[in-house]
Amino acid sequence: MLTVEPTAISEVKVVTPKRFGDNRGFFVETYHKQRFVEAGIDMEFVQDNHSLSALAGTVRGLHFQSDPFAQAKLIRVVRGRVLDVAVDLRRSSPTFGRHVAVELSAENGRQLLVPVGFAHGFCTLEPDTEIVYKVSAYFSAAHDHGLRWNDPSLGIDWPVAPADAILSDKDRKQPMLAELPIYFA
Ligand SMILES: Cc1cn([C@H]2C[C@H](O)[C@@H](COP(=O)(O)OP(=O)(O)O[C@H]3O[C@@H](C)C(=O)[C@@H](O)[C@H]3O)O2)c(=O)[nH]c1=O
Repeated sequence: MLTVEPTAISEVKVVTPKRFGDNRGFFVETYHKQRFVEAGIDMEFVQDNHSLSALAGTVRGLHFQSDPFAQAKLIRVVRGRVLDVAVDLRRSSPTFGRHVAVELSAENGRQLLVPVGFAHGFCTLEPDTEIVYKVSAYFSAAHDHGLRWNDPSLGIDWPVAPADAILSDKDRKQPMLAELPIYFA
């Protein structure tokens, strides 16, 4: 009923629940706790978020929350397309500073599981793109942090040039990886 594929960073997974198509369209169980647990995805999600980005080339991120509000995220697209990115911030990880980038779309129905210890962000590839995601800890402004989306040391091949990206004021000024304190051992 769902497939789970590891990515280049094995803890980051692509989850694709089965769609049942018929003459009306499709039906899909986008989250089923028992099936996710059986597939090794065992976290409690406590908040659902939904964002709309009006223009293609909108970049949100890279964001993460620190303990005790660190969040795992399960992200999917319900309209449009994004390049979704997770950056490993776990200092003792062999993949610290490395990232995974996956295209998620309303059409492909893929979900990205981003564990605790990663920064997350995305770039919209179409106008009016909406993403919906579950998080495993409540939002806390005091624990909300960012990393500069186009820090050259991350080597992310974003599908938009820096001069054309649509960003929040906050995300324009996020720190570089080298400036971040250790949030995740
Ligand atoms: C994320 C979040 C924001 N807010 C508020 C704060 C602010 O006034 C407004 C917009 O917040 P932001 O600019 O941080 O929204 P946005 O840039 O969409 O933030 C999101 O980006 C992606 C990449 C993520 O991974 C998410 O976890 C989250 O950080 O919404 C909440 O009330 N609850 C929440 O959970």
